[in-house]
Amino acid sequence: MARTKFDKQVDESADTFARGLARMLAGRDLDGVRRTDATFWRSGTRVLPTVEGKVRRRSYKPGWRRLSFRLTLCGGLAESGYLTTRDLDATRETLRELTGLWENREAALAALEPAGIGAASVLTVGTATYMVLTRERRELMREWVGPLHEALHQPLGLAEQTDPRRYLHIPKSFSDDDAQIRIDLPTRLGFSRDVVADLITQKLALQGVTFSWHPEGRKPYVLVKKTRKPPALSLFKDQKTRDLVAKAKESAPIIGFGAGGRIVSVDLDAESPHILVNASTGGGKSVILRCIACQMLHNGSRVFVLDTKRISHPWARGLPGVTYCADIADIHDQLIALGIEGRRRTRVADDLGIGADPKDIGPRLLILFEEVNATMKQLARYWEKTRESGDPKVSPAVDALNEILYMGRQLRMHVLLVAQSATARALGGPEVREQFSTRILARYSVNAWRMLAPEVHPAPKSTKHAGRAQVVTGGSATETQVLFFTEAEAHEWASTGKTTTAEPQHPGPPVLHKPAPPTVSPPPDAWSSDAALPPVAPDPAAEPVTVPATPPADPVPDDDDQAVGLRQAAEHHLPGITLAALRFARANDPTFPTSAAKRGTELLYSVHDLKRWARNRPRAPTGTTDLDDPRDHGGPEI
Ligand SMILES: Nc1ncnc2c1ncn2[C@@H]1O[C@H](COP(=O)(O)OP(=O)(O)OP(=O)(O)O)[C@@H](O)[C@H]1O
Repeated sequence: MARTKFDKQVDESADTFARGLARMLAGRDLDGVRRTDATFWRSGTRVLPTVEGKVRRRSYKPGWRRLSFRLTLCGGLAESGYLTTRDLDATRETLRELTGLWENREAALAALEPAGIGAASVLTVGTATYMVLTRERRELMREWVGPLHEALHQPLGLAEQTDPRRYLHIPKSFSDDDAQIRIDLPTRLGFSRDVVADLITQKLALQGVTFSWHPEGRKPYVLVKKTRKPPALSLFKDQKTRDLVAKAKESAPIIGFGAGGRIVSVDLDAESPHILVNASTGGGKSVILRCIACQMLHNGSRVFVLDTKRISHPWARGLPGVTYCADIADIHDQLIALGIEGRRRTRVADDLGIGADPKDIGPRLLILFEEVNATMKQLARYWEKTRESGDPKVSPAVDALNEILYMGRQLRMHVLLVAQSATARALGGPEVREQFSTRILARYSVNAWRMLAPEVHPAPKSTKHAGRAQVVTGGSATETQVLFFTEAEAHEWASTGKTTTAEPQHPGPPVLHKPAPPTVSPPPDAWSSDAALPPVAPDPAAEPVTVPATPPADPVPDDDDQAVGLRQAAEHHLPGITLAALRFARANDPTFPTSAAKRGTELLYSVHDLKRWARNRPRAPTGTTDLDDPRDHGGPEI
């Protein structure tokens, strides 16, 4: 008997149904397309070569897992259907309620509104938390895993749609010393090991790694491990290290040690007169500065610490050869004085001519400029507050800093600038950043690297290893374990050796808020590396410098040039500091000013020196320059 059209349709439907059921039970894609090499028992690692378009994550799952999911889903649906038919009254009631809600939809919506707002808030908070928690993983995928997959899938003979996470097992902290990267390889092994190894090294910006290949078995793979790495810790207290530090040149202090214990240092005379240190908080900025500054002090340099945070370098306070400025007015004055000194040195260098001993210019000066982002803002605000009509808009202190940065290495003036984020804006322009041919980066983001070391591409992955930094100079980056001096070691090392005899008792900037008497530059031969920095005063021959008036530290106008006893200072000039505190400081604080005169047995001190000392103390900010003085804004708002 001939088969009717209907019979054929029934046969086809039965056939389709049977095939669909078989695929469902086998845990395969229901459309029958095999997309990955997953089997019933094993999850897939790659997309099959003929497949086109996006491959969903479920296609990599082993068949048994997909089957269990499908059975659970069907079971759930069947259960709900059964309950609905069994309890017809309840179903009818639910439908009636829904109809009622529809008829009074305005009221229902009003009632639901608070719940909706609550749900939206929970969703927003949840999304934000999720974004924060997965930030590192997303960055890993975007910056490292994705690009490596793009480079590697072809040489390995994998389809482009293959999910990189299936075969690239890269931990979040893959640049750590003990990290291990595993890459699953195709079973056919028809690829060049050299090409694959080269691509992995380049795309992950790895240094000093070795590859161990495991081609055997069903799951071949390669392991990548770091074998040539800097020491895990490098401490000054180790005798060998101490000996190396003692041998280092004044112009090339040791920064740390690289792979194989190689010394990493930067020659300030030959390579880079200024250094930029960029790290997020806790990244070791203070340790780097301490390391460089104490070595230079040991070799006779003078150091100016410009530290609005006040407590970044307690080891340096009171040391001979160190000028510690914590108050913004003093930082401002000091920068201007250093700018003037730079110009003086330029003239001296000019007079000395070619072939002169660079030491004749004067002792090496190192300026530690802490937290540039905050300090630059404070300098600008301070200038805004103090400048008078006719003064230039840009702070002369910022101008002086730029001037120093542009001066040549021959002048022996070096800036060690610290930033949490050394954006061009924070430094006063991209060209200013270019003056730092050496940049030390630690705990940096990919963006920070792109901004500060674009010549080294791709950026090596930052590590959280304490004291680990990348020293970038001359177009290459060297992974370095920064040499660690404790505060006490730095203090001890800085105060021994060829320490400068420079004005230990008067480490502050010159008094610039009044026109200083012109001084004549000393003859060039007056300088030696042991000589102190001269009192810097505006040179009549130099271009005029606009010097702001430092606002009085207390409301009562008084004569800062007079010499007073401690009791009078406590009662009339230093509000908030008791006589006992002053006596204690005189006995214990090495930065306390020296007496200027004597009245009977009583020692007298310059009010200016006392005020300056009070402003720059680590904690009690008596007399500190207040950039938000409420008097300027018509009093505080209550
Ligand atoms: N080279 C190093 N060797 C060993 N430990 C280090 C090293 N550098 C930094 N550390 C550790 O990291 C800590 C933080 O370092 P440091 O105070 O220099 O960071 P920072 O960037 O100045 O922090 P902040 O921004 O909070 O001032 C140190 O107390 C020390 O424990």
